[in-house]
Amino acid sequence: MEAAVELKQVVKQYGKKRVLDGATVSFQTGKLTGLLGENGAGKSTLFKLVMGLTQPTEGEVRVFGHKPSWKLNERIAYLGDRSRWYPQHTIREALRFAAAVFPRFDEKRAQEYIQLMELDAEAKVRSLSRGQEARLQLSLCVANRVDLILLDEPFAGVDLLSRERMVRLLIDLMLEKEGTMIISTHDIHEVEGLFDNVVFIKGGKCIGDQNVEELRADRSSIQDEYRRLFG
Ligand SMILES: Nc1ncnc2c1ncn2[C@@H]1O[C@H](COP(=O)(O)OP(=O)(O)OP(=O)(O)O)[C@@H](O)[C@H]1O
Repeated sequence: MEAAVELKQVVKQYGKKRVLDGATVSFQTGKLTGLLGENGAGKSTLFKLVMGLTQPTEGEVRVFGHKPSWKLNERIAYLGDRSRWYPQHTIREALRFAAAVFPRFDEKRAQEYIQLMELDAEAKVRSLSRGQEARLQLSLCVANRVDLILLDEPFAGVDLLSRERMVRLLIDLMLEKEGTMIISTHDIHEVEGLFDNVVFIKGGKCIGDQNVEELRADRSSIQDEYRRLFG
């Protein structure tokens, strides 16, 4: 099957700094892949390359076989920097707004996710705690009927119970359909059971794509691998 995302010998340089240095990797279609690496390893940069928000200095990025573009982004939902998109709105209004702006946004589904996340639809977005806001952003992102979902650190700054709720939503989502998802996170422990595959970024290179079941069959775990690579 065609890879959802492919990087071939990608170099990404900011000034003199080479963040990615010949990264070659593919992310499989229909799988949930964890993208792991230390602070500043280049995870967000990789997402931005996939979205076409920044260009590779060298090498090739392909998304479903095509060069990243605005047109292609209709097939992708991306949770990036957690900016406050709809501060003056209630959650219900934010959902309506998203439905008007994003062609593949499913408002009914989003309402279900809001309930599942135990959020009050009448609450103002401005008044939400960090964890509640993270739950809202995740609900909004995954309510898009798209082929590829990119979540850049969706659990950052979120408490344990909120994280568990978010993981539950992601598990339901993956059981429901064969979507492709890439999640970067430092909270490996909570999401260990969620990933089909893992890709590690180290020294500007991608290491992986490793199958999590195979890791387990070798009596290893994502955390063990992480320690082995970065420890
Ligand atoms: N627009 C930019 N201009 C200059 N340097 C940048 C830019 N964007 C990112 N960087 C640098 O590139 C490196 C990789 O950043 P990136 O945000 O991709 O890492 P990350 O793996 O997502 O890190 P974290 O886990 O801390 O979020 C960092 O050193 C960062 O300072």
